[in-house]
Amino acid sequence: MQNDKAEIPALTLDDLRKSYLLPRPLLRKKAGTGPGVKRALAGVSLTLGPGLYGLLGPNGAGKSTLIQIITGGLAPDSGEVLWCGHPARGIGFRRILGYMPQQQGLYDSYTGRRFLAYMAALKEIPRKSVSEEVARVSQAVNLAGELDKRLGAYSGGMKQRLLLASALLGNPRLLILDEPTAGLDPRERVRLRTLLAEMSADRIILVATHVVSDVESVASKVVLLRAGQIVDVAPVPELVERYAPGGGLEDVYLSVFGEGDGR
Ligand SMILES: Nc1ncnc2c1ncn2[C@@H]1O[C@H](COP(=O)(O)OP(=O)(O)OP(=O)(O)O)[C@@H](O)[C@H]1O
Repeated sequence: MQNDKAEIPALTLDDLRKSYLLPRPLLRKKAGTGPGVKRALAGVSLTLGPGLYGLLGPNGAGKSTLIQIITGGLAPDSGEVLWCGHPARGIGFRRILGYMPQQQGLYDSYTGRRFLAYMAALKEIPRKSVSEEVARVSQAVNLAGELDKRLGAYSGGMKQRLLLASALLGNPRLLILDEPTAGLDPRERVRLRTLLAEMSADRIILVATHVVSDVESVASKVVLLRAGQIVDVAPVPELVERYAPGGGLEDVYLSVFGEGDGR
């Protein structure tokens, strides 16, 4: 796989399936169907080009499972993830990928600067570029003045911004963010939305969220996921026209998912 910045980003999900075995062996029957098996993804196929995509779905819809499979933390039972037509694996893909997980334990004794330098080393960013890169990403998330504080003294919102800065290291072509605005105040949310919209011109950004307003005004398209299957993928105005004429994305969400969860 090449890390060729001139190559047009393309992420393909080809019929991804994943079931979890529940810890009750006697109840297990046929894979994916028995009462001891939880089917989390039931054949997800999708191709994305440059742009910002919202991944919306209620609790249990399969968003985290899908993200973990794309980012390589979990293997699918079947199906494949492709980057520009090649299997999305190995160091080549790690350089292309920036991932901000939902939760992450941070070392309280580290400073923000040390944490970012450590993450830069894990991403194999050349040592001579690290301090410039740390300055660039911390500036982008408005954390440049806080880098020498210890993480134990960071607020929840600052930790969230630090994780985002870490995902931006190396200027990745594919950025995957799981609930990125959790803990951010309204001003920081708007700032993050603007930043993501600016960055989406030449890369793929996938934002999994419950917060409809995070993606409503900035997403090129929204992916609606329910019970491990894609219900629809379309720009917000099209979804509104189909599911909630005269309304907004929140009305689409309620119309498609109702009040229940996604299981
Ligand atoms: N390790 C696991 N073992 C068993 N079942 C699991 C496991 N992880 C997820 N599941 C189940 O798989 C389904 C999809 O879960 P997943 O976490 O991917 O959904 P989600 O859309 O991310 O939900 P949320 O919005 O609550 O984070 C759910 O029914 C969940 O209970």
